[in-house]
Parts: sequence; structure tokens; C-alpha cells
Amino acid sequence: MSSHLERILANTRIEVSARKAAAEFAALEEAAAAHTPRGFARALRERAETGPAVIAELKKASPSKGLIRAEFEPVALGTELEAAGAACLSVLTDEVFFLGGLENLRRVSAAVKIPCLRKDFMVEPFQVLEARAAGADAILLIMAALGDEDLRVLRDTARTYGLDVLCEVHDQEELDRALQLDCECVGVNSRNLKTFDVSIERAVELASQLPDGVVRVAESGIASRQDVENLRVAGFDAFLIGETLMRQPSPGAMLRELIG
Ligand SMILES: O=P(O)(O)OC[C@@H](O)[C@@H](O)c1c[nH]c2ccccc12
Repeated sequence: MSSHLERILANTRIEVSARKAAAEFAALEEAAAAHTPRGFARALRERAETGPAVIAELKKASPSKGLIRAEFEPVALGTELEAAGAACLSVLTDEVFFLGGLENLRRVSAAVKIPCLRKDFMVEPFQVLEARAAGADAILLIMAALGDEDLRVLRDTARTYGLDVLCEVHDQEELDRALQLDCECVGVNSRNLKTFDVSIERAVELASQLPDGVVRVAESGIASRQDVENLRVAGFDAFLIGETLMRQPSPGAMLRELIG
């Protein structure tokens, strides 16, 4: 039986190779050159000095929760969350499972000043070019998704394009691998992508293993100000929050409550 993650990755590979086959590389390179990456890790580190640094995620739907937000206007959401104090944004670009898209990233990134993460399942370097061309300032690399060699190639490509990397782990073994990759940010995902179980306690446990040199990001299942506080006390600098914001009529008001 294949896990949720394997299903998503299989679909991603098919879609990426189709887009790559149809791509106009000169136009993509031109769009990439027109976007100067805005220091995702730096923005988080600076914000963490004075309070919780939130990466607010624009997520319309997910395979674990189905439709999360029916009325989904990415630019309005992004600007609202920026005004409410988000340090960075995360924009889902997977179309099939998360009802996102690169077009959302392109529009949101152009409308805000804060750095934007391309949230997707990165399996090959072409997606890094796409990310920067769509205005991304950082990409996500999921340790559970790929072997070390593929991850290294993606990290090198991100460096070439000046994008920061958020390395996602959910256990000690993945954390050890992530540290070998030497990424700017390490995220502990409280959601197991193979089973979709969520456990914030697991993130708290792993926090003490994260070195000082990286931006420590707690991901998923953060539902209250108390959750943010607990994770902060455990040692996290930054908090990736999607569903809790997206379920609210006013995500900005909710964000103020979480960090205020
Ligand atoms: O909506 P939540 O529970 O606040 O979670 C946000 C984010 O952590 C989650 O969307 C996520 C974490 N890692 C991922 C990898 C792919 C897709 C999505 C994710």
C-alpha cells in the first residue's frame, strides 16, 4: 500500500515532467532574473528577536482536511496577513491535492513585501527555476520525500538561484540528514506525511536537537496562542500556520490573536 506522500510524489513527477517538456526556458530564466530573492531566513531570524515569527500559509484545501477555505482570494489573503504581522508567507502551489498553483504564488509575491515560500513537493531542479520565476524567495525540501543525493542537487540549485531552503523533518533520523544538507531553516513537521497523524509533542521533543545556527521552524497543527507559546519555550523561532488562519472569516484578526 502506498502512503499519502508516495501518491502525491507520483503525481508530482508526472506533472513536473509535462510542464518541463512544454516549458519555454528563456522566458522562465528571464522571469527568474526579474525577481530578486528577499531573504526568507533573514526575515524570520530578525522577527524572532522581538516575537514569534509566523510564516502564514495560503492553503485552500489539503489531502488530510479536504476543502479548508471555499472563498480563496490569494492576493487579498496575502496582503491581509502581511498587514497583520506575518514575517513571511507560504503559498501552496500543488494543484491537485491542495488546490493551489504557481499563479497564486506569482500574484501574491508581487503584491507583498515579505518573503514567500513555494510550498510544494520538490522532486527536481526545474521546479526551483519555476519557483524563482514565480517570485519565490525560498523552497521547501521534504526529507521524507527524497534520498540524500536528490536533496543535495535541489539544495545546490536553490543556492544557484539565491533561494533559501526550509528543510522539513519529522524525526531524529531525518533531522540528522537535514543537518548534513546545511540549510538555512529546519522545520519540524508535527504532521507525519505518510499517515497524516499530528503530534505537536513530537515537535517539542525534537526542538532541543536543533542547532543554534539554523532558523528553527515548528510546522502544522498550531491552533492557539498557547501552542505558539509552548513551541517558543521549547526553542522554536518560527511557526508555520495554515489551517487555523484559513478557517477564519478574518485570517488577519486570527494572526493578531496568535502573536499579539
Ligand atoms: O495547516 P497547518 O496544520 O497549520 O499546517 C501548515 C503546514 O505546516 C502544512 O501545510 C505542511 C507542512 N509541510 C507540508 C508539506 C507539503 C504540504 C503541506 C505541508
